[in-house]
Amino acid sequence: MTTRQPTAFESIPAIDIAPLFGSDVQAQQATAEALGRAAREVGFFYVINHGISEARQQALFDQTKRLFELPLQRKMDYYIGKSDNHRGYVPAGEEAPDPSKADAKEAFDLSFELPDDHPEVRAGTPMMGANVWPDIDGFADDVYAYYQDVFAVGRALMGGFEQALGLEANTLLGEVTEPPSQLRLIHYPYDPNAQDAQGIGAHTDYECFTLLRPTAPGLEVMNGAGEWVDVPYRDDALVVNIGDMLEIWTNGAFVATSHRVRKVKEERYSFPLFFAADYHSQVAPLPQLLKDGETPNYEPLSAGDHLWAQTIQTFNYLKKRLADGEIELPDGARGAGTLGQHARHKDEA
Ligand SMILES: O=C(O)CCC(=O)C(=O)O
Ligand SMILES: [Fe+2]
Repeated sequence: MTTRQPTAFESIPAIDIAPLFGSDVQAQQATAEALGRAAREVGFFYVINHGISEARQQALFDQTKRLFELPLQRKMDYYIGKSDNHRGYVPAGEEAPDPSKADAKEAFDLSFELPDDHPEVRAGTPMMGANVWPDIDGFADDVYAYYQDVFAVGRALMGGFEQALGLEANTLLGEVTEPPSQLRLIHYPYDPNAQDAQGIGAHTDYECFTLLRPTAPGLEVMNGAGEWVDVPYRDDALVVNIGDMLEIWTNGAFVATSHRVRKVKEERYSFPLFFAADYHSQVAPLPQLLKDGETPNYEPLSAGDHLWAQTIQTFNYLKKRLADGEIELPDGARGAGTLGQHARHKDEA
């Protein structure tokens, strides 16, 4: 296991990504370099001028609020445990990465939409297929429009990372065409009695990177000195953090930084898009990024199998399906939370 860690940063950089969508080649290169620096040194940054309209974001917030305001019984009509491709409503307590500490949150999970006759769906590839949509006026349209916008920002960032790493065009973009990239609508309720419940425990994200739009403060990240650093709320930015897959591809040059959500003093929603690699992508340190004499620090990983294995091990309904023999862990699956910087910091978190 590598010893790669971020620096002892004390704040999170902000990067204007407008040049990624423009034609000024020099400005684009400078932006890519800023992205690369932030990914190496901090693993977390804000992106501003990302181009997703306020109206689009507001529609996402409004629809999400309408969903979570429904009585639990109605929300359970869309229970994720009824789906065969991991879509739908996640009640509080369903997800337990660390069974000793329950997260105080509920969520609604959707992902890249594929038609029923798509070869991956027909082949029964885990997590592929159609979304589950609640019966709320305009919900599917508004939420999926945000999905498409934030997915496009993810593709632009991936292009910036390629450039920052000096990779040939499409080396990484060619691996993110129809990925199982989940968008989660998360609701952290304010409960004055839940004194000890954390928002979400310390972890790294499994994918290439995450694009997060929160609605309130609460996010904290761990720096290389093992200190928790606050990520102040900004309404004009997406918070981006590097995940396990980019850490592996770059042999640890980019850092999947450990993060958590502290106990919330106000009601909070957040919207992470987990920008994953395609299901069948093999994620391994890229030979062209290894310097003379440098050896790979990571075993290759099948992107989809890794995600699926981690998901099976954290959702109660999937743990039950596994115990009942209805599903199997993919070959070579790792234990939950055994990869990346968080595994190295576990004792401190
Ligand atoms: O809600 C947040 O701010 C972060 C959520 C998060 O880290 C996650 O779901 O992986
Ligand atoms: Fe996360």
